[in-house]
Amino acid sequence: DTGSAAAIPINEVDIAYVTPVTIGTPPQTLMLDLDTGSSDLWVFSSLTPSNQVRGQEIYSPTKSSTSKLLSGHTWSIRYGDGSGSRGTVYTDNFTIGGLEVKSQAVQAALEVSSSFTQEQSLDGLVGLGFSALNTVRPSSQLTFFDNARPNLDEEVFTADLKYHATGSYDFGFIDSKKYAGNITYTAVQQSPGYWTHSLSGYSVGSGAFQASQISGISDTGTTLVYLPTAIVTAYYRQVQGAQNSQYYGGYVFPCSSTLPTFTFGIEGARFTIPASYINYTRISPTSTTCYGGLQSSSGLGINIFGDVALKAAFVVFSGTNPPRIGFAIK
Ligand SMILES: O=C(NC1CCCCC1)N[C@H]1[C@H](O)[C@@H](N2CCCCC2)[C@@H]2OC[C@H]1O2
Repeated sequence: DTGSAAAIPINEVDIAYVTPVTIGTPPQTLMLDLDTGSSDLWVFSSLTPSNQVRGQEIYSPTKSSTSKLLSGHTWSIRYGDGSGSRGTVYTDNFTIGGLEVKSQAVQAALEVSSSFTQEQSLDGLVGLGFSALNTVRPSSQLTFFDNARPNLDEEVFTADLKYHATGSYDFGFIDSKKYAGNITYTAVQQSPGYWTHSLSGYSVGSGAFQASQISGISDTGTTLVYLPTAIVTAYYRQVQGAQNSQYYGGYVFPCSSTLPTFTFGIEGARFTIPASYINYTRISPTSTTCYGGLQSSSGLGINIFGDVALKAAFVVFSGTNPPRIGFAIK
């Protein structure tokens, strides 16, 4: 089997991407954020208090003839940005881009944090991290990818995220029309459950490539790129008027500044993030101060290769044994 579905930016700065999925019988369509940085599949539901729902589509298990309560099971998750949700669990038929998993664990929210309530175009998440991270108790549940894997033509899914445009997620095949040249693969350390791998180094603008093993996670659910302070300061040293603002919680600069590109290495291959991707957003609609798409990871305890980096490449998440991750130019 294979599947292919759109990855649609939810706002004009690509803060997150959503993908249409169907749940239950008859199918209920929700727009979910496919997140390789977590492993819970949760949705706004008929059980979510109405004062926490603001325009989201909801999953109503009672309206699905194929839903089953996973009795006695609960879940609760906290993300790195402080957002979170919790609830109960059903199993139901779940489809992404024509690929169906029967009896997928669908975690129905009983409570969501305010940042989810405020994102009216995001109806929940599909965790595509390793199932070891799943928070359902007393028995943890498998991700959509782990459930689909035995039926996939190839044990892979790919992410083709785009800058200010709709991209795609494919399951079970690698579409050679979506990239150029070769795919460069590198080893994944799947413990504790993220797609953890290393960069082989970086360069700023036309500067020399700095070879250095930088371990981090490729996370489609994180908007920006978070790297060690030494690398980030080297980058913003090239930006007129840039400063690390306590007030805004990161590097800001005059929107009119010229930014350099940022190149990262995967083994021997090189991927360049255009300056426009790093000129992420104005700090407020009328401000002339802009917030960077490259920020420091100090304080996170982990480096994160988020959407700003991933949208510069075609990325293959390979569930083979051992798992690996591949990057190609597009
Ligand atoms: O918390 C992180 N990443 C952290 C960012 C700070 C540095 C550490 C990692 N990712 C979350 C993201 O923010 C959420 N958000 C929802 C609203 C639209 C924007 C996305 C979404 O839900 C879970 C996941 O994706």
